[in-house]
Amino acid sequence: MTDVLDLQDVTIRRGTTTILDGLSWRVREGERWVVLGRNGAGKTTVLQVASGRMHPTSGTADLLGSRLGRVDVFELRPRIGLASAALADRIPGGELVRDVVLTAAYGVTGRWREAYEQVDESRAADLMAAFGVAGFADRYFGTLSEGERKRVQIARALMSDPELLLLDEPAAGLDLGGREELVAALAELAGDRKSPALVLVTHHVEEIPPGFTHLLLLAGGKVHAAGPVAEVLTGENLTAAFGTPLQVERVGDRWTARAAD
Ligand SMILES: Nc1ncnc2c1ncn2[C@@H]1O[C@H](COP(=O)(O)OP(=O)(O)OP(=O)(O)O)[C@@H](O)[C@H]1O
Repeated sequence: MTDVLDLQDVTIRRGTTTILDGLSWRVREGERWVVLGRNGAGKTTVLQVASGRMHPTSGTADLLGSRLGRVDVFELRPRIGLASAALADRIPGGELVRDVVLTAAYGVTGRWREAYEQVDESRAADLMAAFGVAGFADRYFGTLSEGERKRVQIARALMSDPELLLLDEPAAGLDLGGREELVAALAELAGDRKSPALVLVTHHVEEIPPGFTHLLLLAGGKVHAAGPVAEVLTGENLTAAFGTPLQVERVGDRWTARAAD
């Protein structure tokens, strides 16, 4: 298996603050990673590096076999899908849902004069169907509920057929039904061998979809633990990484965590 992502000793500093501190992490083809850590642990920053949007202050970041700093990031970015609240804010509310998904093939938002190929139209339709938003194709993005918008964003992030898909807290703000629908859609994506390598940032172990294989646990900009989910997701590791006594339990193919007794 080849490396999709290889971060070696990555440090990111802003002024006197060290945001990532000598972080090393490898993601291989076919792997499905969850990234967990308390507020400020560095999760979003890791995704910024992994998507080619932030360069390490020191250390190396190889994305899809190309070293950040030596490659044209504008060629790299379409090969890496990213869905995050910050990107969602840039999607105009007055854009039709079908165009929100379709325009990702061209790396833009806002349909203007692009000539869309039939193949793109049908890929967008397939992705909207897979994420249960086909019925909203002719609605304005701004009229969708939070959960519907999240699913449209994931369809958009997959539109360019990326080799790596990064999802930053896709379940944030969803109600229980919306969360469960999203977890099911992500489990299906994880189980499909044609899917890209996946990285999912979340705050809640309950949101880990079945089929996710690995866990990166961050604390203070460092890797606290990384490896297969069942090995890393322990009460001991969570307690140390979150700085509060926690216990974790596996329930079927899902997880749950709470304060330790
Ligand atoms: N430009 C900056 N200058 C100084 N500190 C920064 C800067 N950008 C981010 N940070 C700090 O770096 C730390 C990591 O931020 P990051 O957003 O990666 O954390 P996170 O794990 O995603 O947090 P959360 O769970 O709250 O979303 C935070 O403490 C944040 O305040």
